[in-house]
Amino acid sequence: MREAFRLAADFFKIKQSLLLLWTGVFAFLVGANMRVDAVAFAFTVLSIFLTVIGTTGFNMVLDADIDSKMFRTRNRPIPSGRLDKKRGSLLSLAVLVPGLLLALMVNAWVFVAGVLGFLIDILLYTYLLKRRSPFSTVFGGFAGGMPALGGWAGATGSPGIPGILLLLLVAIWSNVHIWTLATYYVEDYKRAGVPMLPVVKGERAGVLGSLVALLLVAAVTTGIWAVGVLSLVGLVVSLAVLALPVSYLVKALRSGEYGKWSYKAFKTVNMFMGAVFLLMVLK
Ligand code: HEM
Ligand SMILES: CC(C)=CCC/C(C)=C/CC/C(C)=C/COP(=O)(O)OP(=O)(O)O
Repeated sequence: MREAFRLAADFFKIKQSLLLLWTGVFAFLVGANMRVDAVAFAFTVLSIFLTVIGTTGFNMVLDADIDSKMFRTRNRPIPSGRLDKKRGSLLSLAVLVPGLLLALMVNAWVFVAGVLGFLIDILLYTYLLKRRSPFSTVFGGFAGGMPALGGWAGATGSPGIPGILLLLLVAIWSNVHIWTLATYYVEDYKRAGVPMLPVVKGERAGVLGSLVALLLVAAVTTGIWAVGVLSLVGLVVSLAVLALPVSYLVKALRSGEYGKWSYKAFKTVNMFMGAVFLLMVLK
């Protein structure tokens, strides 16, 4: 039984999926302005969880060949032989379809967010761009923003300006998230032939790209404060948290130790994502 759970946690990338869910949960709570319709909340949260893990499962099936070439990913369920592609696809379908049906029961926008999340992640990012473009994550990031849009729409009935800003926040943040990680794992990505930014343009470009994206994240965070979704205290704390990865990336540029400081930035950038949504709810 434990092995089955371990297998599912690995196959569904549980740490990533839980932070994606976190953005959806808190986007709903902020949109509901704490007047939460329990059924809509439950259905929206369950829908986001199921569509996110279902989408992740299909990404795992499609990426099995490159996952077997990277040290970071070669022990994953399919490349390690713990799960075959057919069962992986069926398992992913078995959670994705109920997730989308649940979304439809909340409202059409939650359903649209789920479908767009799946299509952008699987078709645009995984199938079309990841193996071809150093800017794949600029587009793939919008898949990552769909849980936040879906959560907001689950509570309010439509995307709205704040919902779009939350989508943008996560979409832009995704580039820092992956470019810092890909700078750290640049040799691994080279081995698998995945043209991430630092592979194609060098580690320094990976750090510079991450810095530019971080500054855009700060700008969108300020926009979220301007539309009244984040308090001034929340904005100040969010920007203070962002200052940490910025300082790490500046250290990377000064020292030339791109991998070491990029990994530190990666870890703190993940913390920022969790913190900023929590701060919105605390408003
Ligand atoms: C284009 C979009 C994205 C790409 C390409 C991407 C890629 C990755 C990769 C390669 C890892 C390392 C996985 C491993 O080696 O186990 C990772 C981990 C993770 N991702 Fe993403 N991700 C994206 C979007 C997101 C989004 C939107 C979120 C949450 C809102 C997120 C949350 C996480 C978390 C929490 C982890 C685990 C971090 C850790 O191990 O400390 N990711 N992601
Ligand atoms: C609402 C909904 C369905 C949203 C979908 C959200 C979602 C699953 C976003 C993940 C973002 C993404 C493209 C990850 C792929 O990473 P990767 O394959 O490059 O990472 P890896 O190298 O670790 O496999």
